Amino acid sequence: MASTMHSFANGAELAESLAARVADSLASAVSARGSASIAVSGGSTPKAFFQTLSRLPIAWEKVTITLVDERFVPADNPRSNHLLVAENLLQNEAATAHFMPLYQEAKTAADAAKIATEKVKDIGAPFDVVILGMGTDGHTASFFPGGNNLVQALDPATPRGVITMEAEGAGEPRLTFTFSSLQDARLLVLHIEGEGKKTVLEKAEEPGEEAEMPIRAMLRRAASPVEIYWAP
Ligand SMILES: O=C1O[C@H](COP(=O)(O)O)[C@@H](O)[C@H](O)[C@H]1O
Repeated sequence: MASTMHSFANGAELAESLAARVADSLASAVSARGSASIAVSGGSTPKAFFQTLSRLPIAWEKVTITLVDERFVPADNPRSNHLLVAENLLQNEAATAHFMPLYQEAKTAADAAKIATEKVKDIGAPFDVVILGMGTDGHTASFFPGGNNLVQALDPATPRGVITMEAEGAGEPRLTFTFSSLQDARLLVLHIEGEGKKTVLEKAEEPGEEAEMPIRAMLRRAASPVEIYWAP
């Protein structure tokens, strides 16, 4: 499916525009179906977007927020994506939203993935909104180059749900929604910032193996068009 590039002068303008679009999608979902679902990314990029979105007045009590991926660490760990969302998105107007964590207290990441899959089964089929990020290695969600479960994660036949991922560039073991869970979101966004990531995106748009740059799976095979939001 084709992608569309939305470029902005700076991160603040991007955050305003993306937050308005996402709030509109969530509000439409609530009007149409009585509830809305959104899966967001972690990392360093989405902070300003989260803060802006958190201030927009929609029926947040009818919105479920989850993560596209998470480290296998509890929510008080500074590297937790849950912590980032709690501090920046589950605030202000959005404080009444429901949050569905991927991390679960379990002996292993594999056990946590099973529990998370069961808990998220009633949301996101499809998600109303998915916000992807991208690392400079071309990973998105926790689809890491060289990841031990990458083939399974990207296989469109792998069912919706959460699986584990371990990879050299990933640090802790990860929990990630599968490709099939994310690719058909009613609004599918790739949010990236910086000249470096634009160069990575341009490379990802060239021919090459998906396994080298897993973002290619989304750019090439997602059922929904990828709306790319970029600022320098
Ligand atoms: O590991 C992760 O990194 C990517 C990109 O993060 P950024 O710091 O370069 O913005 C992120 O999309 C993903 O959710 C996160 O777990």
